[in-house]
Amino acid sequence: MKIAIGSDHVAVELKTTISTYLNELGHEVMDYGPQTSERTDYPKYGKLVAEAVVGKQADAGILICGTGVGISISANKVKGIRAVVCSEPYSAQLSKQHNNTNVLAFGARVVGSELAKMIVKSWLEAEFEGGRHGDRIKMISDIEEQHLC
Ligand SMILES: O=C(CO)[C@H](O)[C@H](O)[C@H](O)COP(=O)(O)O
Repeated sequence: MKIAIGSDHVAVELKTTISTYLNELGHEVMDYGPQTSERTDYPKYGKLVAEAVVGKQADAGILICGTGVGISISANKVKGIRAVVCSEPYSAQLSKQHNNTNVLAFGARVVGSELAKMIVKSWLEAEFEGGRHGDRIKMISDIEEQHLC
């Protein structure tokens, strides 16, 4: 898969670790930055990765900040993004199976590198189950359409 990855300055080291891990799993990684730990703003990178996913430059996105919360909120503001924040593999798996998430977020201040790898692996290996879950995804899209400013 082609995976777009981004972070803020707090999570640059973990982004590098996860990028290496993704390559080891055989995925192509597009790093949208930042490349240094100089203070920056997570909304920029949440937007870049989200746009890469909806624009089909990437098949999926991974976003990391201190908690995963701000950067995932930012990504979810892009139409068509279903970003999840999680700190353990089960929610990551179910978010794909039931919610067809296309962006995975987590926090560098919350999970260590080995747990982060488990979360990533669970998410990437899971498949969307469709059916009634697809009906609910459509309901979410309808809400999005109704509230576009
Ligand atoms: O977790 C985050 C957003 O949800 C950010 O990584 C933190 O807010 C982080 O603390 C922001 O960086 P700063 O050095 O505190 O400005």
